Amino acid sequence: MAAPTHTTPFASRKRIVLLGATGSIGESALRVIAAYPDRLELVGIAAGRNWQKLAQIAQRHPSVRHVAIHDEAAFRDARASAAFAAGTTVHAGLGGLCELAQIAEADLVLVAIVGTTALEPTLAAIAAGKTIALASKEILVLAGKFVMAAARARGVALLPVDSEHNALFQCLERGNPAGLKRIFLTASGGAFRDLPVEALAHVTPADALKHPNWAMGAKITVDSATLANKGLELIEAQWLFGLAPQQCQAVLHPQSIVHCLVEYADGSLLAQLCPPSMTFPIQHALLYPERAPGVEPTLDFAQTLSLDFRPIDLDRFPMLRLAHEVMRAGGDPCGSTGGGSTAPAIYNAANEVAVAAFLAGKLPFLAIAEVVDKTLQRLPHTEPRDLADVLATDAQARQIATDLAAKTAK
Ligand SMILES: NC(=O)C1=CN([C@@H]2O[C@H](COP(=O)(O)OP(=O)(O)OC[C@H]3O[C@@H](n4cnc5c(N)ncnc54)[C@H](OP(=O)(O)O)[C@@H]3O)[C@@H](O)[C@H]2O)C=CC1
Ligand SMILES: CC(=O)[C@@H](O)[C@H](O)COP(=O)(O)O
Ligand SMILES: [Mn+2]
Repeated sequence: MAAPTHTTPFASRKRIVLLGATGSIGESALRVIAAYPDRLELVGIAAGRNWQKLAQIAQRHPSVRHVAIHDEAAFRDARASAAFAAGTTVHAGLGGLCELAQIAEADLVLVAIVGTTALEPTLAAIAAGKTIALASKEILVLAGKFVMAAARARGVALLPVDSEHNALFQCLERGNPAGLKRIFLTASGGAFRDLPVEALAHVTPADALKHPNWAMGAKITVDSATLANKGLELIEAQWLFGLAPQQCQAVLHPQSIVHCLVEYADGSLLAQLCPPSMTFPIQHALLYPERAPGVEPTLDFAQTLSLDFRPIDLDRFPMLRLAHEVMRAGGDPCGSTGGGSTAPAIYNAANEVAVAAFLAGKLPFLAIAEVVDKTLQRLPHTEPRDLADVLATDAQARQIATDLAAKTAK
């Protein structure tokens, strides 16, 4: 079925750069952009290496005048292929991603590259005064202190795209921050939430990639199965909303229809609900502050709808327990009792290495948390003074985790 297009007149068109255009978030974003041709215009796209898919996207969106390809070999192949129309600038490497993030023709940069590669391009976009729509949570886990400071200093809006954080943004928008008690992020529980714990020793990458509710990239789908995704998201929430560690909680919600709960001091809870599709939060962020009909069916209350909530067993999900420890290591970085810690950077880097090894069939599922735990123990947790500090920690953690993963290899 052809996607609906909406032609309600809006004040002006937002010009968008999409980093990670070939991925799962990229695809959902393209559906939203295609539905609002009078409101949203795609002017730049980037990916790691899939230049063929970038070329297809550029053909469908003739407004794309800038393309960036991170991988140098893929860039050369793309140039040799003449796949992009004359007049399209093709940028290469990390520098090329940064150039794209700063093009004068753009108003908003949607950051949807998996991992932390987009840290520098995001900072470049902020420096150029672009509005940021952020899906790449790993960036805030690595360097939240510096990204948030840069956005504040430049007066740039950082709009959350991650479904739970976009939900929080909506629930907190009109709330009184002084009356906020705590927030809950909902977790589906991932592929193994109902599997007997003993069976976790034998699960395969193919098993882990069967997410019960969401169609997403491989790395985040494995993170959902370990609940590292929720751990990363608690840290992401801390930075985005200036919360203390004890204010950031997670609750298991198998349906993935409620995306967050915000508890106020008087015991009232606000929730945000929508079907489990990223088109909803992406559209909210791209059209913000305006609202318009979604591109997918909404919840149907003519049908029975059941919503369940359960506490999370931290013994089953050690990556979530580690995330809470990592958050506590940094005190209250947004308040008065601490300046943050390098522990989240270690957690994130070791997780990326371990998940890649698991996906490559070289590490058992249960060893992901073991590698992260040991890497956290091997490095000091100090207050990062500057970006160079967290980047050095990131590099050290990756090296240690790589060695540990090789020793634990199947
Ligand atoms: N998918 C989802 O529903 C959600 C995702 N997120 C977050 O959004 C981000 C993207 O996730 P998702 O779309 O699932 O991931 P995918 O794996 O589906 O897509 C990853 C994207 O990143 C690009 N990429 C990978 N490596 C590089 C690199 N070195 N340089 C430049 N681009 C690169 C890929 O390009 P190529 O195709 O060439 O490899 C692709 O466009 C993650 O941080 C994730 O945590 C957050 C909430 C929900
Ligand atoms: C869609 C989205 O935002 C993902 O981050 C989602 O949260 C993954 O699902 P679970 O982590 O709840 O399994
Ligand atoms: Mn999420």
